[in-house]
Amino acid sequence: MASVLRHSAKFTSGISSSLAACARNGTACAFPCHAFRHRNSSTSSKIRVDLDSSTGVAVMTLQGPPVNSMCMDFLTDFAISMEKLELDKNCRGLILTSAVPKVFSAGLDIMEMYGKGPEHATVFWRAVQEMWFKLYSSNMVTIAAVNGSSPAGGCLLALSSDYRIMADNPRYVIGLNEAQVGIVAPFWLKDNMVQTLGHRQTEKSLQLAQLYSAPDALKIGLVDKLVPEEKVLSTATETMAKWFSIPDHSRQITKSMMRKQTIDKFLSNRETDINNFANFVTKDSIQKSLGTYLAKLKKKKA
Ligand SMILES: CCCCCCCCC/C=C/C(=O)SCCNC(=O)CCNC(=O)[C@H](O)C(C)(C)COP(=O)(O)OP(=O)(O)OC[C@H]1O[C@@H](n2cnc3c(N)ncnc32)[C@H](O)[C@@H]1OP(=O)(O)O
Repeated sequence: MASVLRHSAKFTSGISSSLAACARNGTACAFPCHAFRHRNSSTSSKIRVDLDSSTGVAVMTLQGPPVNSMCMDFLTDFAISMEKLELDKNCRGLILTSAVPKVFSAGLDIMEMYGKGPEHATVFWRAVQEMWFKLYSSNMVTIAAVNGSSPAGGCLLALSSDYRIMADNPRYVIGLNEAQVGIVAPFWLKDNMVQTLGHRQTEKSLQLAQLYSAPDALKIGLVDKLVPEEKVLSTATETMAKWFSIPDHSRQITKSMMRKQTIDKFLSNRETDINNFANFVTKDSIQKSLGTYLAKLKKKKA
């Protein structure tokens, strides 16, 4: 873990107190306050964070080509960035987006699950859990600006956010296709999806490992809005202003009330989930499935 921490984002936030009123606990801020714009940026190998402390909005840009897959470095950078933003009183909202063309995130880095022992699986799964937990339980308003395909763990990022805006491109897909990869979505991710889509739709989507085109994702409620690709980020910013019009304290308490049951269940079963994952993913049969899936991904190119 220590070696991973060395890659952590350097995030600085020297914000003048006069702007603090516009931020986390303030409701008086006329958004946006362009005249006093203060920006703080942090960049790590996989993630860039830009916080505009005059508006209270941070943009987290995933920048790990070729497909923003979630390797250990990505997960660690993500968790550290979330922690810093959560503690920053100038930050009220977070927009997640991608700098990689056509891909929001390809989900978990399959190489982190292939050919590795139980010890690695344990550390990796704890980091995956932590990423979901930090985003799902965030006090900030979280908006996913999905500007590319978003299978599996990529869909997890979107599902854990408060609102999802996707580029209106039928070639972009989103969904939980874990079963296709030969693995199984964990219970907390399934619960997260049930809350968004309902039980029946989730059951079909998970069993069939369905990836939905952007228009189909809108139809079933997997995303909230489709806009032309060049407007994804600006729409996310406009949407943020609407969410900011609600007092933070009442919105946060409401959010935590809505998510409490899922979070409590996760927290009481966290270690069991890690053990299950480590046992499951290191089985010969699962390794064989992952190997076949990886080979198919590579073959696509040949
Ligand atoms: C209790 C039990 C609990 C069990 C455990 C439960 C876990 C559940 C939670 C989540 C699980 C997951 O996320 S599992 C991950 C599932 N992810 C996926 O199935 C996505 C697979 N990828 C894709 O579909 C596509 O790559 C896509 C994202 C659309 C982009 O397509 P493109 O044509 O632009 O790019 P490609 O040519 O396909 O890919 C570029 C390169 O990236 C590689 N690549 C692509 N996706 C990758 C990935 N996820 N991990 C590693 N490498 C990947 C390809 O092999 C290529 O490598 P080179 O050929 O070497 O260049």
